[in-house]
Amino acid sequence: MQAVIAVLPGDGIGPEVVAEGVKVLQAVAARFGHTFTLREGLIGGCAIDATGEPLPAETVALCRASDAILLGAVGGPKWDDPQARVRPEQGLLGIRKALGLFANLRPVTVHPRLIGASPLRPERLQGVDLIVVRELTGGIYFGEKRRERGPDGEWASDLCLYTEAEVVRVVRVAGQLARRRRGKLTLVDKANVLETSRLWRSITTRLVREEFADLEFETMLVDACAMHLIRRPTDFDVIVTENMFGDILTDEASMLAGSMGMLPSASLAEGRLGLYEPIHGSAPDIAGQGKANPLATILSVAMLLRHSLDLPEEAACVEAAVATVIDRGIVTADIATPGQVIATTTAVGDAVAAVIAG
Ligand SMILES: NC(=O)C1=CN([C@@H]2O[C@H](COP(=O)(O)OP(=O)(O)OC[C@H]3O[C@@H](n4cnc5c(N)ncnc54)[C@H](O)[C@@H]3O)[C@@H](O)[C@H]2O)C=CC1
Ligand SMILES: CC(C)CC(=O)C(=O)O
Ligand SMILES: [Mg+2]
Repeated sequence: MQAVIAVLPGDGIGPEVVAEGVKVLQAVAARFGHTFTLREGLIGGCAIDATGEPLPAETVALCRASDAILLGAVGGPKWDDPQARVRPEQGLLGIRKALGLFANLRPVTVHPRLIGASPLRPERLQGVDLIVVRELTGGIYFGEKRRERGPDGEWASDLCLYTEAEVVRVVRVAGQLARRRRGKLTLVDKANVLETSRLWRSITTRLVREEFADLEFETMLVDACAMHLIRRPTDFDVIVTENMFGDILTDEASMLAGSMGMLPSASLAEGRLGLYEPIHGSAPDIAGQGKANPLATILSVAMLLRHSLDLPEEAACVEAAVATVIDRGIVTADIATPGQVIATTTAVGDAVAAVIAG
């Protein structure tokens, strides 16, 4: 097949891990006889430096003209000035909004060999296989922001707003996913305190009754969920939640898999176009040192192949190659056990590409 893929490396370790994702795409193209045309664009801090804007219009146009988008990460201390008019993160939020990428799928599985590297008890990690469906274009990250000075000094506010339509469409995605998996859906909210959460709960409960009565359905408060993710992670199948809760819970859940460098994601709209990125940020503390784990990005490539390009065999081939490379002990420091030889970012990507090549 022929496909155009927009590549947005971004900042920090973004370019390092995306280079390995691209390597894997090229290995897949060579093995299966596809033509992937890769077109690079600017987003985040590097885009601010080059154009003054975190999301140049050309980047949006490039993404719209592509079949899928592969993204690294944005941000870093260079652009952290609180007084700045533009911030790298606006580029990421902007592309999600511009393309209507409302459903962010973040799967969490644990490779057996990494169980030993985890500080968590092995019996709790055996068989973890859950997916968080995070609402991605609404809520507090997108609400009106205010910062003013009043008689008692400065004050600030971030509006958290959700409409019924926004909740319904993402819960439908989660419900359909649960039906194809183990049939369990968990709504995570803070309905004891937040009005937006009470809206989520009433809409989701009604929708499940009307359209997903075959599913096992439960609701859970977000603070309790943070605890249960560690205590009994195998009890979860599909979790659906609002933007900020999903953001925070998936950083926590990444530690079930061993590292932030292990969790991929797919950000989906109504059609086939999707944006694929690791859940982690630009990791300035390890940028430029060859230490970044590229597997979250490579597994995001697998999601790209499956969801946007409809290439399930190729996706499975990438996932199997990742498992093989972990089995062979070719891993970066974040998932290595004490005494294990540490591989560089490039060495891990090379190893995955070599397994795909056969
Ligand atoms: N999607 C995105 O582009 C995101 C961007 N950010 C931005 O990234 C910058 C850094 O934020 P942090 O809070 O430090 O979060 P981070 O996710 O970049 O890093 C958190 C910790 O995880 C480690 N880590 C992350 N990815 C890794 C990988 N692939 N391999 C090995 N270790 C990895 C880092 O070294 C760090 O110790 C900030 O500017 C933030 O705004 C944060 C989260 C998401
Ligand atoms: C700009 C932030 C919302 C990025 C982030 O932390 C994420 O999407 O996981
Ligand atoms: Mg995050």
